[in-house]
Amino acid sequence: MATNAPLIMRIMALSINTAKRAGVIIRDVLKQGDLGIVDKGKNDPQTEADRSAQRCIIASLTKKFPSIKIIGEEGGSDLNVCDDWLVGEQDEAFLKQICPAAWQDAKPEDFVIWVDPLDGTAEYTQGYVEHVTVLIGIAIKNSAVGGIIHQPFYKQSSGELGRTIWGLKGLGTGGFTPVKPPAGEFIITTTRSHSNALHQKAVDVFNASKVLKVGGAGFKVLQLLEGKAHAYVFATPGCKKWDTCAPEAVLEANGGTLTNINGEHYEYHADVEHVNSRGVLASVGNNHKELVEKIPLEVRQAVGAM
Ligand SMILES: Nc1ncnc2c1ncn2[C@@H]1O[C@H](COP(=O)(O)O)[C@@H](OP(=O)(O)O)[C@H]1O
Ligand SMILES: [Mg+2]
Ligand SMILES: [Mg+2]
Ligand SMILES: [Mg+2]
Repeated sequence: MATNAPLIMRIMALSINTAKRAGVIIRDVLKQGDLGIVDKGKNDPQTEADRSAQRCIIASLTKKFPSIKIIGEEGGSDLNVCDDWLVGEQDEAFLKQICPAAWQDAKPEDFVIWVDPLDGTAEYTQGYVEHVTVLIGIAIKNSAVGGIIHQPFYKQSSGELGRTIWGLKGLGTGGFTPVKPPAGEFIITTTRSHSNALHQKAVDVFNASKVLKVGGAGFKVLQLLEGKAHAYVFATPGCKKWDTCAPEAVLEANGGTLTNINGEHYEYHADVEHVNSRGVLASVGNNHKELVEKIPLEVRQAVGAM
């Protein structure tokens, strides 16, 4: 069964276990205490956990799927990793499911895998570890189709640390229970470390009943999926394709929508520009278009020109 399953199913099943292994690395680096912080730019830290988790993920996926294009946030990594970091086992429970017909015949050259080994690095270094996620996004022919969002520091009721959420368009989601956000309120989730005046102007027009400021694209989309917020607003460039590929696929597999602030989907082919230059707008209801229209034209034009 496992080796005969369609390629998308095998990539998803290996990505689930690889994201979990990366989560262990992220917890271990924090436990050991020396984060090895390097500044990649303004408000853009990288730690030993980002570097090591990326090596683990890309080495494992490359070994099993050598002809598939993989793009990671932390650039070209040394893939000569210890056996302990090489994940070869696929998640068997995931493989038992039926592959949606649309993806059954996808070939290696149709795929790009977008890896954010640690989303929410600023929050990781500041102790907001529950905001941290590992993101593995799978694009087929330009579109975000499948995604894994692993939360290394999520405390399960059993006491176990970490949980892994997946979504595949046409199949659905797993690893959590979707909840609808409360009716009669409008709660926005947005950045806590990359705001600016223009972005704030876009948030303000919604006149939200609450604005949650949290780290990471993965964590913000989880808040939408778990009914903590109605919309994710980020009206400025800054986040990248590896931030949105997995969250977009998981959210849309559950009926939500993730686009730029003009309501257009991003493309995820291998040559696309990495920056999401027109921001992010994500929602769970069926009023995405209305939300897009609320964003003032002057903000839209200024973000487009940045
Ligand atoms: N102005 C900016 N410069 C660099 N990275 C940015 C950015 N704005 C957003 N990002 C990246 O987008 C992700 C989500 O940001 P935020 O938490 O502010 O919503 C983070 O990913 P990483 O933590 O993986 O780098 C963050 O670094
Ligand atoms: Mg980063
Ligand atoms: Mg990120
Ligand atoms: Mg990252």
